Amino acid sequence: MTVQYMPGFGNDFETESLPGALPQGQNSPQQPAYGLYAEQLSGSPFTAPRGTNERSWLYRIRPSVKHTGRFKAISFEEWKSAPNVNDHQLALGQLRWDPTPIPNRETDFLAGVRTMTTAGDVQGQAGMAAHIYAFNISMVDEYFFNADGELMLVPQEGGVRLKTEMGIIEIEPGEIAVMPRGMIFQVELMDGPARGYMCENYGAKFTLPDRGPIGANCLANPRDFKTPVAWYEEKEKPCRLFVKWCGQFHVTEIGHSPLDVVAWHGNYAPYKYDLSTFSPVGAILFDHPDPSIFTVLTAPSGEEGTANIDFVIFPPRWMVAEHTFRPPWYHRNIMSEFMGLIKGQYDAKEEGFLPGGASLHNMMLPHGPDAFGFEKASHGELKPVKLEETMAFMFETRFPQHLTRYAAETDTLQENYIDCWKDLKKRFNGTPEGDWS
Ligand SMILES: O=C(O)Cc1cc(O)ccc1O
Ligand SMILES: [Fe+2]
Repeated sequence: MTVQYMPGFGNDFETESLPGALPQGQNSPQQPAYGLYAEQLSGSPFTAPRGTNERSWLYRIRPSVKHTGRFKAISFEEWKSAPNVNDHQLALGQLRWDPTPIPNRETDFLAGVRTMTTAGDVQGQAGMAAHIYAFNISMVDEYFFNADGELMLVPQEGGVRLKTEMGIIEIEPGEIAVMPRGMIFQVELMDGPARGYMCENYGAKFTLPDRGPIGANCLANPRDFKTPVAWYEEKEKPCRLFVKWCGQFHVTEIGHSPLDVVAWHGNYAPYKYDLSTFSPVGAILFDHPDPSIFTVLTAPSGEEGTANIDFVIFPPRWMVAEHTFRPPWYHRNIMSEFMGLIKGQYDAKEEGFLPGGASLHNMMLPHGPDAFGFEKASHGELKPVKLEETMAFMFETRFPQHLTRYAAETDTLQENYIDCWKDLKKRFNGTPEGDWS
């Protein structure tokens, strides 16, 4: 199966998988071609300003009302939604986890989602959840949509194929995909078990950050975002559609596949992005800038510069700053920082932060380089150095992130994470030179 994409971020796309299936000149003909039903999918209120107005027109074998029957409540134990506070006994702290193991039992994507943190409130459409997924079988006759927010998948191990209403997306580690709120999809494995991270955004959609004085280029460029061409399956057999709605899961039995969109047009659609196409801009003389320079996508809140979520990456790059402590500084942050590692090493934590692992530095909790990293960077020769073969990321939110019971009690939680700062010694000795020995 070769998948095809259309380039551009938030474009008004049009695509058809049968010739003439897409009406021209109008949205809702009396009798659409091929006997298709016309249906609008709204991703914003009808009256949202043009810049944020999102909707697509879908031409499908059956209207979506035929893809739902009576719903039955079900549960996916480890997939939690905000508010989910006081769910555990663990005291406040800087936290880090080893990689989540791939399950031994047969587990599909939906069963393989483990929520690590939740923030904000799903009912108020603000905040997010940070999840880790790990699964070993494909969804076959099972489909899913999330009414609670868009889902950003960040694979760490194993590729995944996302069969959606609007086309097929394949992503490998190093790429990400975003499934809009309400999009019906199914997750297949491509090459063995899969593990990755997932950000569930309850708030306004991810968009490209403004570049300010950087100008019209660099960071994430719009043309590197890819939206799939129309694709459909005509499958007449018992299928199940799972729905997440206000934190609860429901299932409905249907007699066919809901992935039956033959043609569509509009600007509300899933997309993928290859993180290696991000063009980082950084310090070319001295000092370590704020990590916001590496924002790939931002989900705004109502308050300017105060994101519901920033998706930030730490990609391969040259370090050239002179007379500078080059890794991240020690800091405390009003935003809360959930981090993951896709591959390699992270410059603030050379040991203990592993690909597939995670860390959480919550609102106002101090953190920064471990003692080893500090020692190395405060004494290293400051010649140009390339950080290679690395890709870390951060889901940073204005809201405090509440730990789930799973995250607090799982075996992968590192008991001794804070010991990474234990050997930071006092260097103040009353002389201007300090004790840099
Ligand atoms: O804490 C972290 O490792 C993430 C981070 C990186 C950086 O370069 C500056 C600030 C920051 O929070
Ligand atoms: Fe930080």
